[in-house]
Amino acid sequence: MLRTRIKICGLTRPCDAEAAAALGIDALGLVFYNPSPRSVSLAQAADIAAAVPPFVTLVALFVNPEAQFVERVIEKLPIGMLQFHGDESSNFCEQFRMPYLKALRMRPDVDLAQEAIPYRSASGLLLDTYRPEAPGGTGETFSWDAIPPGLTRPVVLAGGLHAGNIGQAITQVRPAAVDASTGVEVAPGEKDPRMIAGLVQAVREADDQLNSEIDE
Ligand SMILES: O=C(O)c1ccccc1NCC(=O)[C@H](O)[C@H](O)COP(=O)(O)O
Repeated sequence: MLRTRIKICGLTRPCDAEAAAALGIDALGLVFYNPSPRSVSLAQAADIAAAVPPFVTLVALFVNPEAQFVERVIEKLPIGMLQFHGDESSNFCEQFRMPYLKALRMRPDVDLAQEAIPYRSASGLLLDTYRPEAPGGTGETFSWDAIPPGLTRPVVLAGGLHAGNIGQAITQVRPAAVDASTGVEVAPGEKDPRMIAGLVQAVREADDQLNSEIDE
C-alpha cells in the first residue's frame, strides 16, 4: 500500500504545528535561515516543538550554516531530521550523524543524477525550484518532466505545491514524500489549517488512485 509522506515547511507558530499534526502531517520544517520571512529563533522553535506530538518528525532547515550553529540547534531542540538547502557537501551533512535531506535545486543546466551521487547517505533528495534570488520557499513549480528516473535516494518533491496541483505531481513523479510551504499559507510563515486539509485530501486521493492502479 503506497502512502505519500507529507512535510509542511516554514512554520512559525505553535498553533500551526498543532493543526498540521492533527491533520496527519508526517513532518514539520523549521527554517533557520535569517533572511527568510519564515526564519525562527531558537526560542520560537522551542515553543513550536512543544506543540508537536510524538511520531511527527521535526525537521531543522539550514542554508550553508556554520557547523556549530547546527550543533546548537540539535542540542536545544527535539530535531528528528536535518535539511540542507544550500551548497553543503555530503561530508558536511554527514558530520552531525543524524538523518538528513539534501535539497537539490532544478537549475536549467542541472544534471540531477550526477549531483545526487555524493549524497548516498541522505534519507532523501528534496527537489526544489531554482530561483537565483531565493534558495527556497519560492512558491513556484519546476518542470517535473526534468526529473530523471532511477535517482539513488527517495525523492521529496517540493516547489510551489498546493491542493490544486499536488495530485498531478504525485501521479506524474511518484515521490516518496511531498513538501509544501507557500501553498498552504495566508502570509509568509502563517499556515492555514483549511489549506493544509485540502492538500492532505488531494494527496490521499492521488494515493488511492495509484493504489487502485497497482491492484489492477
Ligand atoms: O521557506 C523559506 O523561506 C526558505 C528559505 C530558504 C531556504 C528554504 C526555504 N524553504 C524551504 C521550503 O519551504 C520547502 O522545502 C521548499 O522550498 C518548497 O517551498 P514552496 O515552494 O514555498 O512550497
